[in-house]
Amino acid sequence: MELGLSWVVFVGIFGVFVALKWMLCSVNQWFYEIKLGDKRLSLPPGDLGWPLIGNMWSFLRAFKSSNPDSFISTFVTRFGHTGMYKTFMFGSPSIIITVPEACRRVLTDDEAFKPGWPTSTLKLIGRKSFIGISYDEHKRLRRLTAAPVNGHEALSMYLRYIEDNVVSALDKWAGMGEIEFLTELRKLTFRIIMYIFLSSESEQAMEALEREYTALNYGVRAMAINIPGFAYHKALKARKKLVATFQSIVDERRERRRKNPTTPKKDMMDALLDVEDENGRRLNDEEIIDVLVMYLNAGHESSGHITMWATLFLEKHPEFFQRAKAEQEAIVKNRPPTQKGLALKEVRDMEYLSKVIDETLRLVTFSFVVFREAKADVNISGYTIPKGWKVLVWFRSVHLDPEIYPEPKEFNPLRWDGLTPKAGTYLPFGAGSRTCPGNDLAKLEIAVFLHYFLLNYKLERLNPACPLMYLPHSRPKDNCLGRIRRVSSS
Ligand code: HEM
Repeated sequence: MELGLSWVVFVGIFGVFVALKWMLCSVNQWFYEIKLGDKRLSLPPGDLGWPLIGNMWSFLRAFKSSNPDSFISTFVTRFGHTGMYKTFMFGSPSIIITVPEACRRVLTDDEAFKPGWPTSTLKLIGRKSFIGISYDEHKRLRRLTAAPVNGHEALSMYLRYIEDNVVSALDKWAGMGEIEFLTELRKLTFRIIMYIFLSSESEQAMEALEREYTALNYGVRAMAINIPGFAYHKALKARKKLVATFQSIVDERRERRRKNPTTPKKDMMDALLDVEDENGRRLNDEEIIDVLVMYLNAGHESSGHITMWATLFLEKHPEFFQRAKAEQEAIVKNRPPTQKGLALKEVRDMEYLSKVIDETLRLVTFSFVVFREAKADVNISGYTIPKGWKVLVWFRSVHLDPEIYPEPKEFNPLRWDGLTPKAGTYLPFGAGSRTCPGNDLAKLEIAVFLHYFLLNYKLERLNPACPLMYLPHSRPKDNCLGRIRRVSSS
């Protein structure tokens, strides 16, 4: 009798629990979908998750596990291979897009979509950075800043600086014993971007700034919880310090230019101070600082990580390592004896190495997602993306789709033999008006590094089986602890 009663109580409690869960999981749906009227019927399939946090918990759980792709697989398993899923993430109702044609459409249709980064990210990167300003302002500032980092003339100018720094960094690391390879690479790429923007080389100032950027990045994909101890809180503090440092640099530069108006202009900071719009308006300090915060961040984290991954993949596959090394040896052998160092043309002719870099960019997909917002209701493949909803363009799924790239998790530079990717299937640098303006600079940095590394060095990792982390970006948990060993004196 007593047993029967406790069974009824158990079933009752279970029933209440299931009903409560169903109600809670429907709150977001009621709140965000009811107001769409009939349009809600053409939303892509999906699930808006729990109130307030939506699907953030499953996202973070997947990306903090050893299988980040389980996040998207869950949608595919539950709702089919539709390539578009409704969700609720980073505080907004959103549509995740995982197929090439739809990704391309979102990235290239500026009439229908604008940047849609979460407010928490905007607070970290700056409301006057490229992700916060108007369409016209973005166009103007992009025109001003893209050519000086990416054009042929610019790259020829930076090549020697990059090369000198790569050579001396490798030489220094070989004498340092154990190093965190990734941390050192980030310092190297940071030094390069600081030089381009601020002509600054003070070692101490750079190390301090780079540390702040590390904290800033941890906050970008974390939950926006501004409480001491949480990544987002630390990131906000880091931003404050970065802004204060850049403010003093701007003040000092303005002062120097006031005292010596005829000093030749040399770096991006000078260009930003000089630029005027059609009404003669110049950028104010906040605008300059936010552009700096954004560029210096985007301009070193990504190149540092991809350089590390390319090195690791080559070390893991001796046959690819040997082939890449042979190409570099041939370049040195065929060069006129009077030539000192690399020429830009030699870098452009590194056919095999460029496949290694393309494959690394695909397999790692440093920016696994980018954010847009629908400016009006948009129809893609029969599904509605409602006005005001965010669009999460999930590059990682495109690059790891076995239909597009067979055995997608294998590192295989040979897959690029004769392959010209179809539109939307290869997006390491994005597409459309917001394509990465530093793509050629990044590839140049990576190629120059690999040239010298392959010719003269090996990496011996301390924990080759070290587990990976996927947030904010894919990397070994130990930041690739190891030794750089010199293998020849050429
Ligand atoms: C391997 C290295 C790199 C990767 C994988 C990468 C990836 C990307 C991607 C995917 C975007 C598009 C974001 C979007 O569509 O919303 C982007 C934008 C951007 N990248 Fe890169 N990037 C790299 C290197 C660099 C470098 C070296 C710089 C600086 C010179 C840079 C500066 C920027 C800036 C400023 C934007 C924003 C562009 C805009 O909104 O108009 N990136 N990057």
